[in-house]
Amino acid sequence: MVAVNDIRKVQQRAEGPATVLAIGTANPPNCVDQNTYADYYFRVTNSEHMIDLKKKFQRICKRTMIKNRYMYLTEEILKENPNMCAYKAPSLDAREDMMIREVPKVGKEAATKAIKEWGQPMSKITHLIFCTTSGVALPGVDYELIVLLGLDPCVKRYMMYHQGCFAGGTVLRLAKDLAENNKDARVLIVCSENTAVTFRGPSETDMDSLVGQALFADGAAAIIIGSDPVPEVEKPIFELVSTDQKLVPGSHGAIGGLLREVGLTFYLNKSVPDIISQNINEALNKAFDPLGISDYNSIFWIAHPGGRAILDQVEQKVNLKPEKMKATRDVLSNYGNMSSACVFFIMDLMRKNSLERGLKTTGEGLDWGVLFGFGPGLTIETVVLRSVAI
Ligand SMILES: CC(=O)CC(=O)SCCNC(=O)CCNC(=O)[C@H](O)C(C)(C)COP(=O)(O)OP(=O)(O)OC[C@H]1O[C@@H](n2cnc3c(N)ncnc32)[C@H](O)[C@@H]1OP(=O)(O)O
Repeated sequence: MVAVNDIRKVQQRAEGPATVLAIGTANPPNCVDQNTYADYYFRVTNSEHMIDLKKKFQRICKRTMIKNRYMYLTEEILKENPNMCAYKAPSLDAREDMMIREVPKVGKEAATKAIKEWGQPMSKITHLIFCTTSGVALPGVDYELIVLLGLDPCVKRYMMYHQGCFAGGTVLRLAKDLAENNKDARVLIVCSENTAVTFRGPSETDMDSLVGQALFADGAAAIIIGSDPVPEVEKPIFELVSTDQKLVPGSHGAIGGLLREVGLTFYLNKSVPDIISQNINEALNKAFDPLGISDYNSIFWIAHPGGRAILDQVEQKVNLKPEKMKATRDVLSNYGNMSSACVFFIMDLMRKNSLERGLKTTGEGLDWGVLFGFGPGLTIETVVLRSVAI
């Protein structure tokens, strides 16, 4: 008689670690210039009379070190939806109608690029993880993506709504568990974020919202994860070595939000960069002690760029050399904070730069690396990566 354990080991479990097999990214076409964004934002929200607040917003925009962001919302769309330009006016129906359409659309663009790079037939995708802060519906934007791409109806779906900015780490953690425990699984992850849920006019009494208006942006990333890559056919990019998630003690109230008739309202405490940096060494030690690594300049870095101050303080706390955060800062500068999608834009940039610079691995020539997600909770997601020889 066949033992259950044999079925698990021989028929059900994969041999090797979960591996990133392809990456694709996409943004809506509308690019906004951070230099002139304050003028645009105060004009389009009919707030030009708030002269001091506009000056403050200009200072914040400048300090973000963001150059460009992409946003589905154009001046035309906003003019047709004046309640979205007020500080708080009922507008959830209009916002949701846009996002249910746009979130899977940009997600499809990213997924199509990832599937093309992967080079395998779509019928080999066994699982779909879709992650977004917006576009809540039944059966869900994951269902919409299945229809748009023409994926097999037997694909097993995992829909992650309202996770926030740490979720780039969460989806990798889930995909690793799925890929390593289901032989031949090929997991398509799509993170698609859209600021139509949080855009609103300024208020003198809500600085958290004002900071968010200077940081958040739209973008989608798609990744394909699987264990035991088919030799000569599938080309590994990074291996997922270990994952961890932690709720930072005492951080309740630092980042959070509520979905209201006025859209997603949120709070961002000024202490966020402090809290994250004070907890970063513990997360690193827990992840890298088992590997005997204690020099965090000897690994490559992918950190969710929640804001410039978070990166500055982490860099300072770990004594990182400035080049460690270069890919992370480049993505912040060229795209803004795209929530869960950001870490995959960084991963994509890193492997492309490594190839272009003739380095020996996908991780800037180094073997081991870390990927951090930071977000509401405060939650820290830590993923240990191993690069692949180029
Ligand atoms: C949504 C998710 O799920 C997860 C996320 O990623 S959430 C986003 C997480 N990001 C953050 O929390 C932002 C972190 N902060 C930053 O990156 C920086 O503070 C910043 C770019 C916003 C500003 O840069 P800075 O170096 O602090 O500039 P600084 O000159 O001190 O501040 C500019 C102004 O913004 C104000 N300010 C800065 N951070 C603020 C905050 N969190 N709340 C309210 N006001 C803030 C300052 O008081 C200052 O006002 P004045 O000019 O009137 O004095």
